[in-house]
Amino acid sequence: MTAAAIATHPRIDPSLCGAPVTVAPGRAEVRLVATPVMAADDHGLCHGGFVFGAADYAAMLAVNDPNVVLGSATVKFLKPVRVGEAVLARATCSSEHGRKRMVAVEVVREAGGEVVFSGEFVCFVLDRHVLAAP
Ligand SMILES: CC(C)(COP(=O)(O)OP(=O)(O)OC[C@H]1O[C@@H](n2cnc3c(N)ncnc32)[C@H](O)[C@@H]1OP(=O)(O)O)[C@@H](O)C(=O)NCCC(=O)NCCSC(=O)Cc1ccccc1
Repeated sequence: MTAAAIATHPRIDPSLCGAPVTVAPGRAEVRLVATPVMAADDHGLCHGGFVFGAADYAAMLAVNDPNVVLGSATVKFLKPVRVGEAVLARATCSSEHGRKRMVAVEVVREAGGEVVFSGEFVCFVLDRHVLAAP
């Protein structure tokens, strides 16, 4: 289903962070199903960290480098996500300065397309893995 080989996050758990739908140069889409383990309360509100995780994963896939890391993010949680819903995180690289990659991410409900989250992710492409010995 994806158009480009995935070069990052080989051990990520798609049941927690979402599964890639599309990976193409400079953009990616990840689909997350909000499952009961993600519930924050008895109302079935999905914890925002999981929505953020899917958005982060989409941003990383848009950069798609084995040495990419997230530096910072500015995000808005615009609407609640309920357990049982599926959402799509769509990431697009907007600009590049040295090691920095700015990535815009929108998360929408799969049913209806309502925007539930938006964010700007600042990613860094390092010369070697962040955990590699200096
Ligand atoms: C690399 C960096 C983010 C920054 O490097 P440094 O040497 O400290 O930075 P440097 O001094 O070169 O400044 C350059 C420019 O950048 C600015 N600036 C500085 N910091 C930040 C910032 N945080 N955010 C935004 N901007 C920042 C600074 O002001 C300067 O701006 P200027 O150009 O003057 O306008 C470092 O802090 C780090 O490694 N953090 C941990 C990352 C991590 O663990 N992430 C989570 C886990 S990774 C994961 O999940 C993915 C994965 C999966 C699988 C496998 C692998 C990965």
